[in-house]
Amino acid sequence: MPRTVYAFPTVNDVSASLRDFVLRAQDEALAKHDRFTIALSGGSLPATLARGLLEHQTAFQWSKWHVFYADERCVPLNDAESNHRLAHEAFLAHVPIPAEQVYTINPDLVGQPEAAAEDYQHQLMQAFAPTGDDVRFPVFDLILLGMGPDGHTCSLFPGHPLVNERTLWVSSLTDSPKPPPSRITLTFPVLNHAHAVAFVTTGANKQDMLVRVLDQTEEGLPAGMVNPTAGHVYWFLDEPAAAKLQDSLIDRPAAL
Ligand SMILES: O=C1O[C@H](COP(=O)(O)O)[C@@H](O)[C@H](O)[C@H]1O
Repeated sequence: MPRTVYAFPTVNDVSASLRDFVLRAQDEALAKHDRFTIALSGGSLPATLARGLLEHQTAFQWSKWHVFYADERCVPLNDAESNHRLAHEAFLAHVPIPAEQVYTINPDLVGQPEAAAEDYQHQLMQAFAPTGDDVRFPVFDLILLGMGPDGHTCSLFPGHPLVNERTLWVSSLTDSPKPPPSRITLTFPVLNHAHAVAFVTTGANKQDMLVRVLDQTEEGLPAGMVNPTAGHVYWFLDEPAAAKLQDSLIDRPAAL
């Protein structure tokens, strides 16, 4: 699996490079199939992404974007814990992506996580296999992920049975170690069928886990289990996050 690790002095530099990277991913996708499918995480990602995107909004073909969530908390869409609310406030509200191309958790099902996951999988199927094509797993143009200090990504937590899901596109859990407990999440087969996955990881509290994940000797760390079979994994780090990594692990951003 090809992997590229970039480390930038500050979060602002991460935002600027991420913007160029997303623009390139958008252009490559539009050259292939006239739409850009992207999945977003919550946590710190939307703010880091928005800072770059909103500065150069006109470069993007927003009408072609189809935005999904890599994971979502089972809460109302306007709840402070909602990943959609974070992304909406950070940048979706400020760009002209057609509302029907932003795929949210069904707000009527937030009290029933399993049904919410099933419904979200159905939304994905309609977007990726609209004519009932035999699509085993969707192929996202780009999935943007975060990583928690415990090595979780999406809502896939170390030691949780969901890390072993091999069939479903979207799963639910009601025992997330990080609140809120009820969530839905894309599964590893979906992450690992993506054309490109980029982790955006900033802050000194991620240093130790980054060493463990990027070293690739330890099994069972969800962030380290993202290995797209025909895709590429990128890491966008700031210096505080990258501080304990060996220099040899870090690639030159000029390659972007
Ligand atoms: O709970 C979650 O946490 C992860 C990591 O968040 P971060 O704030 O440490 O970047 C996030 O990627 C995920 O979407 C979210 O639900």
